[in-house]
Amino acid sequence: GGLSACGATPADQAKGSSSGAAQPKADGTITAAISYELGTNGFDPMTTSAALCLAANWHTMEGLTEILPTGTREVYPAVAKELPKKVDDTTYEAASVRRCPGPRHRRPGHPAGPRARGDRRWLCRPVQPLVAADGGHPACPGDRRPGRRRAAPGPARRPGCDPGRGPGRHDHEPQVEMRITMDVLDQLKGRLVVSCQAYPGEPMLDPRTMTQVAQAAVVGGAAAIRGKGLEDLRAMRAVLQVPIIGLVKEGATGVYITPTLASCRQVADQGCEVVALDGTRRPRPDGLSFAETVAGLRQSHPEVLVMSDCGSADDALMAQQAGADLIGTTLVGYSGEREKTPGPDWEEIDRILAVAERPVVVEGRIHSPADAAEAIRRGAHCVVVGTAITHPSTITGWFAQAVEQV
Ligand SMILES: CC(=O)N[C@H](C=O)[C@@H](O)[C@H](O)[C@H](O)COP(=O)(O)O
Repeated sequence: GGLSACGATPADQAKGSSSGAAQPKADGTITAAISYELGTNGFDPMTTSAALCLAANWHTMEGLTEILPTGTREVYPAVAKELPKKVDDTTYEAASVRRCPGPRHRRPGHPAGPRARGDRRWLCRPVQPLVAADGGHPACPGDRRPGRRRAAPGPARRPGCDPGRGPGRHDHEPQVEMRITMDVLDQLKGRLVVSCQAYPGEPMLDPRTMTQVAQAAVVGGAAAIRGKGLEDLRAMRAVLQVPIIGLVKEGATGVYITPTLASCRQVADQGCEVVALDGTRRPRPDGLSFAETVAGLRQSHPEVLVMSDCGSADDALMAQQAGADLIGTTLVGYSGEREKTPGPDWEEIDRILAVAERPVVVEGRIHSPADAAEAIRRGAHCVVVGTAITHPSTITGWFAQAVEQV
């Protein structure tokens, strides 16, 4: 299962619930925090045997570290890969079982060539110290929230602590921060990805609009967004915390999804975690093969994952041989090898699932929640839905036609 942290997601908030799990950020980072109220019901340095303090100390963050219950009572990494490292007085960094092994995102001795099944590419970015990054600061015992009775005389305000910094912030400021890394493939596993694209001449073709659509999809539970066009990707990257599968379209026939090495690099430059490109066996406009394109992208952007948009099982075999990280069924029915079925082409999707040694992204004409669930049931790593969620003109057409046929 994926990593998560306690707390309400925007979707939970919309539902009026507060028991959800926080989504990881695009870089796979979850910030978890322990905070407590000042005052009679909360933390008192004189009573560190209080249940809250013990829970915080013993189970640092939901079992990342634990203490041997008997004997030496040593602290040991439980879920964590190793004991948390101290970053500063209020921040500790912990890694989950899978961890980015180094700045080149490769394990030592990791071969650069095609990878075997299960051979994982690591994707993580340097983690920002969150307390410092947002200008926040650790709890100041002298603070109080507006409208609340001040706690009994306690320690004085820390020097430099500004009392006017946002209502309710100070006495719930995190005391300890943990940062947990997780790779993008894990974030996508068993989840929905929403494709947010508008096409030339359409009213919604606007980076701001598409970004808002993407944000709405994330609120609804999308684990990642698939976006098209450099401007859209830039706008989305600026606000989205979830991974982005990026592409450009050059034309609308033949090889048009991120068709050249140059366009792959441009997409990667926008900060997308995944670059989606045509993964068919057709000749490409820049004369490079799919394998050469992947190799070129690896050289310039070793940190991005490659999603091959395939049209058939034969494409999938070629793409994984060439080192694609993800196999997409995106172009089934569009590349000339298969008829375009009204819904998903389960026959070819099953063939792709059977031959694929890499995670398969089922995408293309998934028009209902039942279809999306079926894709996962059949073995998809994740499922991408575009039109049925983000293309109002088409959806309206479905309804209008149904109504008018009565
Ligand atoms: C064939 C092609 O160019 N597919 C594109 C790929 O990015 C998009 O136009 C699709 O909307 C996307 O694949 C999602 O599929 P659907 O909209 O059917 O859910």
